[in-house]
Amino acid sequence: MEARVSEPKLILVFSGKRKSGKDYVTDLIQNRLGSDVCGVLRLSGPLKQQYAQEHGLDLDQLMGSGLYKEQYRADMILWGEIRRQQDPGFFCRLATRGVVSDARRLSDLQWFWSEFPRQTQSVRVQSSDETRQQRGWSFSAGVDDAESECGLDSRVEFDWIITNETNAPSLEEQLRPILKLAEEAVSLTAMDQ
Ligand SMILES: Nc1ncnc2c1ncn2[C@@H]1O[C@H](COP(=O)(O)OP(=O)(O)OP(=O)(O)O)[C@@H](O)[C@H]1O
Ligand SMILES: C[C@@](O)(CCOP(=O)(O)O)CC(=O)O
Repeated sequence: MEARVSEPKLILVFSGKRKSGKDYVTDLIQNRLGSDVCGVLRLSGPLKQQYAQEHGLDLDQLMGSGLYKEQYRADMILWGEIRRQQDPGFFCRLATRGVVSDARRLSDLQWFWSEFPRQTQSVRVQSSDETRQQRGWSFSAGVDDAESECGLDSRVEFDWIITNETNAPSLEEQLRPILKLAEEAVSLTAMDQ
């Protein structure tokens, strides 16, 4: 998937609401393909790094899935929006190889479609509110009803939709065609070298 000298062969751009399982699913893909050929990139990585530095916060906890980051989420969203208004590609540019785990806005996806039209595949991870609650989610006004969570709810036809629920087909089964595409991309990359 990662083209070391040329362009990436495939960019899977994942989106999904809080606690839908974006990190879980993208980690699974990376484990299957190997981290030497598949990088998982979080648009929120550089955002959190810069935000932590400016505010004297713990980056590891902001990158994790616990309560710490939720205390700062609303302010991080605003802070990130101001940066994106100045430059919509600011965070996307840093994520140009492999699997992107957290597109949240149409502008994120549009950037990948315009820069990598042939390689970009959009993937939505979906879970019911009940399941997300079991994973620690609870509705927070100003976050769950705003663009960061809802920006991709209705305006996009995703290439793939993954249902991350215990009563859905296994992730292994649902991810099979995506992994097949990724394995083909890895072979193409190997042929380039
Ligand atoms: N299929 C699954 N089986 C078991 N645990 C899961 C599954 N999917 C997600 N989880 C667990 O649910 C929690 C939330 O998942 P994850 O962090 O991947 O969600 P996310 O969409 O990345 O959330 P956020 O937007 O808050 O970063 C994690 O503890 C994760 O391990
Ligand atoms: C501030 C923000 O990047 C936080 C994302 O955190 P996470 O992907 O839920 O771990 C969300 C956003 O950019 O709107």
